[in-house]
Amino acid sequence: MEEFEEAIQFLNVSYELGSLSILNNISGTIFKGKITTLVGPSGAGKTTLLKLCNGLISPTAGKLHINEKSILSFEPTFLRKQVGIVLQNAPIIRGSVFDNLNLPLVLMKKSLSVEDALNYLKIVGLDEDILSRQASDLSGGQKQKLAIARTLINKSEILLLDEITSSLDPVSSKEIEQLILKLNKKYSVTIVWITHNIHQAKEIGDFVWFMKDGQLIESGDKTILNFTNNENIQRFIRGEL
Ligand SMILES: Nc1ncnc2c1ncn2[C@@H]1O[C@H](COP(=O)(O)OP(=O)(O)OP(=O)(O)O)[C@@H](O)[C@H]1O
Repeated sequence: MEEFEEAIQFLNVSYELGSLSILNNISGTIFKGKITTLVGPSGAGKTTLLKLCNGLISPTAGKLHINEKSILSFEPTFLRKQVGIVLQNAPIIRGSVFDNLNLPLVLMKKSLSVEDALNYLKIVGLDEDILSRQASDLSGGQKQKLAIARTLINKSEILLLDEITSSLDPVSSKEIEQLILKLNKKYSVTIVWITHNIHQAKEIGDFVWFMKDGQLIESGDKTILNFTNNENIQRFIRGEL
């Protein structure tokens, strides 16, 4: 296989909560500048895996490296900037679109210029004239774009996206897919995203990780979804898992 740089490396990573084993001995590499799609049945541990990558939770065993350095060596606020996360229903604060974009900077006692705010709206494909609108009035797709824009303000090298299209209509969903591709190609953002939509997993991105019962069952080029001999993946694709 072609050689790629490592963005995230899992070395025998497990995550247990009390007596519950949620992730079990995960080893694998997420490559820099690539899009990796996490797929697998509900409860497989996909969200837990993403949360480990920006320090929201920590492995109970094994080692996790970001840019070839132990995740433990990162200062937590720096890590969260470097590795941004957008969840399914991104939290939108009360106030305008500008207030929402400005949030990461307010937390650092700084402020975003209107010019920069408009630029971020443009990057994610939102109209300039929504800047002063109440964020709560936006559509689901617009809210997801806003949440992505807010993460970009931190200039995250790595973006973790958890089922961000699952509650969207097909048109908004397509727009978000295009945005994911654009952020990857134009700004070289490494993207790890979770989707339940098998067509998206086959179409978008470079690599696929298939997870089940807290284990990484198979990983590789996304074409494994078309040519796998793994019975679990075949069943998942047929909608039986
Ligand atoms: N804080 C928690 N307390 C108890 N159980 C948890 C907790 N977090 C996760 N789990 C359990 O761990 C397992 C994996 O959860 P996770 O959300 O990572 O799976 P997932 O693959 O993302 O699922 P889905 O596709 O349904 O979002 C599930 O069985 C879940 O119930």
